[in-house]
Amino acid sequence: MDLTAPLDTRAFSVPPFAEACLDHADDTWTAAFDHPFVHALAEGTLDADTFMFYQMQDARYLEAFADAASLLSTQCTDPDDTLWFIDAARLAIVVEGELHEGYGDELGYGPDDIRQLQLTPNNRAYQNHMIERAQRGTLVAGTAAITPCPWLYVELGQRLERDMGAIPEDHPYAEWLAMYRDPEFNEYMDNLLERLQRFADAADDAARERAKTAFTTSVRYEWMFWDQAWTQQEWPV
Ligand SMILES: Cc1ncc(CO)c(N)n1
Repeated sequence: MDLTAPLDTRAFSVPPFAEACLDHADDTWTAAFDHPFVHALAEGTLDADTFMFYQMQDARYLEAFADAASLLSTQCTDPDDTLWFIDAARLAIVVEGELHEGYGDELGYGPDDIRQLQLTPNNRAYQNHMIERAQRGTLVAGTAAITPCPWLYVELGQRLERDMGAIPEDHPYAEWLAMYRDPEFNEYMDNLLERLQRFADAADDAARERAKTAFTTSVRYEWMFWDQAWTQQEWPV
């Protein structure tokens, strides 16, 4: 399984500024598909404790993603954009919450455990980065900071589909794999990347540069998110 190989064709369009963000992230983008956590998850060899660690941290991560999308909704001047970000915030909580609910029952954690969870250093840093960019950055920088989250996972879902084919019925993480190859995300990606382009067009060069940096930083944090689960990261002191 060579998950670093790009897809031949994508099921959503990638406008020039999104392409420029990818170029900026470069090797980091590639590395994020190739973490040992991803391979173990795909092969079904990932142990349940590690998966649970990931899922619980991720539930809290997605709440922060929703916060960042909500903050961005308040910066939009076009009501269609405002609505889209509000929906994105809603989707992060509702749709992915369902995934967590299913695995929570299976693995033995509930909403109280999520609430009381101590965030890992990497998770906390990623959340802070998204919120900070959404709050203090330009619209294009805030949008760029939240883009790797859906993009990397949708693209990973499609690369896994290419390399694995149909999901075996007895695969321990079948639901997770099914979620991110769902074609409904393609429309979401079209909508997100079109907005990223429009906000980039309305910004100046310096703001566009900062947005690319915000994008790459989030890609780094995506790699680090796999890693915090893989190593069950703790605070050193
Ligand atoms: C850390 C992380 N990135 C991206 C996604 C995709 O929604 C997710 N659930 N978690």
